[in-house]
Amino acid sequence: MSTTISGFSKLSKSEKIDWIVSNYLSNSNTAKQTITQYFNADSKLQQLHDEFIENTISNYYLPLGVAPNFEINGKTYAIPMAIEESSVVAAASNAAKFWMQRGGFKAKVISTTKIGQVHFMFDGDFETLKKVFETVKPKLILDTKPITANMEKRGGGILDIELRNKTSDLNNYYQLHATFETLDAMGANFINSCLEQFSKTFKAEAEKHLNTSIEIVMSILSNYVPDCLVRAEVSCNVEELKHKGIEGKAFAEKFVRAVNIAEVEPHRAVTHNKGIMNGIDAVVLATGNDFRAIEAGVHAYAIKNGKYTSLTHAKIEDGVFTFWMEIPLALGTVGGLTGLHPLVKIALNILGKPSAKELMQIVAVAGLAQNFAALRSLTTTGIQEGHMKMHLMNILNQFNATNEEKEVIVNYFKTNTVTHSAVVLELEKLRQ
Ligand SMILES: CC(C)(COP(=O)([O-])OP(=O)([O-])OC[C@H]1O[C@@H](n2cnc3c(N)ncnc32)[C@H](O)[C@@H]1OP(=O)([O-])[O-])[C@@H](O)C(=O)NCCC(=O)NCCSC(=O)C[C@@](C)(O)CC(=O)[O-]
Ligand SMILES: NC(=O)C1=CN([C@@H]2O[C@H](COP(=O)(O)OP(=O)(O)OC[C@H]3O[C@@H](n4cnc5c(N)ncnc54)[C@H](O)[C@@H]3O)[C@@H](O)[C@H]2O)C=CC1
Repeated sequence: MSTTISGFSKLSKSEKIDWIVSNYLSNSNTAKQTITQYFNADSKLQQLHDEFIENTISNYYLPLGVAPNFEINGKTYAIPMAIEESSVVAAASNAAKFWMQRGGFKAKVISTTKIGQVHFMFDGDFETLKKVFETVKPKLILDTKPITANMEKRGGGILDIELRNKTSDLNNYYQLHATFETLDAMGANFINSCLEQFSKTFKAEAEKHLNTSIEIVMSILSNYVPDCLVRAEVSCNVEELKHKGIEGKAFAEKFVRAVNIAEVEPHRAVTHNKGIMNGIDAVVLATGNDFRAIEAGVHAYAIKNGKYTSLTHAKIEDGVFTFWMEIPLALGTVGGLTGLHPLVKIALNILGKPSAKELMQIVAVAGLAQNFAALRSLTTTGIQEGHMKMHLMNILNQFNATNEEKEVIVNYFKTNTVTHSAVVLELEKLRQ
């Protein structure tokens, strides 16, 4: 049997499955059954999912949960979250409920500018290139009109194009650095189409004026969007933070110290920010957005001053505790998968069909809430108590516990600490 193949993409779905099962899964019938049992009974719906990507062999389920009670700018939301990790939805719900009783979350979109670049090489005089760029710039805009016309009608489009001299970083390297307003679309395809037109027009026109060649290396949007920024915040008097017997002032002071540590210590900051992304990614996925784009942009923002740091900040001033975050989020509520995936449409409907700006605020709040819940656990009970309580069901399922066994063991761990070994021990005792 060969484990390489030419023309795999041309095989039918069932041929692809057969090939994978026989070459990589020991021709196991059980493996084939597992792959096929995830097919949807509705063949049209299955075909829709098959066609989202290439070489599809099955569907990969993630649970879609909902975190209710989010009060954001005075409006109540139930936030849909698609995620595999236990305790994330519980933590978001917990923080939402906590802040609902303390004035809710405030969120504000600061800016919505997206970026794209044409990267090119030119071996010649910069001042001459600059003059040529200024001459050619109106034609760059004009030639993209067929692409931008509809976006302009909606109030968006190209904001500006700059020529950037990057030769101090790399010999002969220049950029057309363009900014865009893409409204309710994330904008990747729109921006890339504009950039590819810029590169064609620029190469042709510049070479005509310069009498020498320029090499277009590539044209692509940037996922670093520091001017597509949203702020989320909570605040209350420190006394109001009193919760489950823990005194407000002491809690607030320890919480601020935990944030300060993440601000100065990159090892902690990465985990701290991972906790924020627990909330952000889950909503980004549920709403059909590109979580790789969001992850890349957010982490780049976390190191914008040269040292990786916390995305959230906290302070106590005049007896008022404030916890906030500003992050870049290029999100869409049209385009991509948003209008195609039936569960994404449901998720957006649950959120009341938000605009991209409203979604930016919701997603930022989900991240802030998640970080609040994690830090509250970390600085009070420790993370394992709550997390393992939620993870208990996964351990039980790993050992194929029956419903009766689950009931007994869940009951036992209401008053005992959950660890993997303690659960296994209780299960063994029960099965003796
Ligand atoms: C786990 C909790 C919420 C328990 O918290 P608790 O205080 O034991 O919860 P409770 O039983 O008192 O219930 C209060 C509310 O919490 C929510 N809640 C409570 N249980 C559930 C549940 N089963 N399903 C859904 N929602 C739940 C729910 O809103 C509930 O209200 P109710 O619905 O009853 O009106 C808390 O301990 C917590 O927030 N822990 C943090 C968990 C967390 O951050 N998990 C992420 C995974 S760990 C990680 O990846 C990130 C990390 C930690 O490394 C980041 C970092 O280091 O910064
Ligand atoms: N580096 C990256 O992040 C890359 C991402 N992508 C993918 O591109 C997709 C997103 O691209 P888009 O251009 O956003 O999607 P898209 O190509 O589906 O276009 C969305 C279109 O919707 C139309 N539209 C209708 N109503 C609108 C409104 N109110 N506001 C704005 N536009 C409106 C516009 O014509 C817009 O161009 C995602 O699937 C992403 O994964 C693609 C290439 C690179």
